[in-house]
Amino acid sequence: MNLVDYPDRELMMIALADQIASQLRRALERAERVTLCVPGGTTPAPVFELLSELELDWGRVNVLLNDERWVDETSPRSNTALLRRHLLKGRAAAATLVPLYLPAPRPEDRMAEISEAVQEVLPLTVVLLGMGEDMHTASLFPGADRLEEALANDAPPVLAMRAAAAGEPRITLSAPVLREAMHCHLLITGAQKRTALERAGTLPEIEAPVRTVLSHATIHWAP
Ligand SMILES: O=C(O)[C@H](O)[C@@H](O)[C@H](O)[C@H](O)COP(=O)(O)O
Repeated sequence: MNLVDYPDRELMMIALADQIASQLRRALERAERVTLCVPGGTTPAPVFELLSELELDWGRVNVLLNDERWVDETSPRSNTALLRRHLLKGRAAAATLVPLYLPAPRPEDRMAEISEAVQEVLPLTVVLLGMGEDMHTASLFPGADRLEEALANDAPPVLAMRAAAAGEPRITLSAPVLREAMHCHLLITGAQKRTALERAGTLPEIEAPVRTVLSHATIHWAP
């Protein structure tokens, strides 16, 4: 595992935002557009805040989530709303959001449109991922209804996903899309997630889905 330990969270967030920005800048020297893919959840807001102020040709950057809860933006559970609050502002307001949620009762109702839009911005240039203590990443939850399909090499890029631990239905990028990113970062904090990460290294992907990116990712950890 390529694991970087930081003495504290603040330092980690600064180092990570700098790395992501320089990877995007380098990719923009060779490509007209690049894609940054980011998690929701409670951990990444400080990285988003820092990134939103960094110098970058944001007008050529597509931004999409790793996964979204099937709720509209007025919900406190909306990852899209989190992105709008913390990332898509300041300099980064010029970036283009590729939505993973469109109004409809179920993710399946809008899957064709969402998948088509996601396909257009692949491969991911930089993916930042989070991890739950149950070793899920994106919405690849242990025990989720379509986990096996989402982990397969021939998985569709985007899938609807339901799991007891997930709350509402989810929509998620699949494992091959995450693994094929040019640069992959996994951001984790605290002792419990560190223990879960170490455990994930010993388990099959179906029990510890985060394992699917462990050999590709730079893992950033702070207490
Ligand atoms: O929508 C989500 O919940 C995320 O994209 C998810 O995969 C997240 O990264 C982990 O659950 C960690 O979440 P925390 O940072 O809140 O622990």
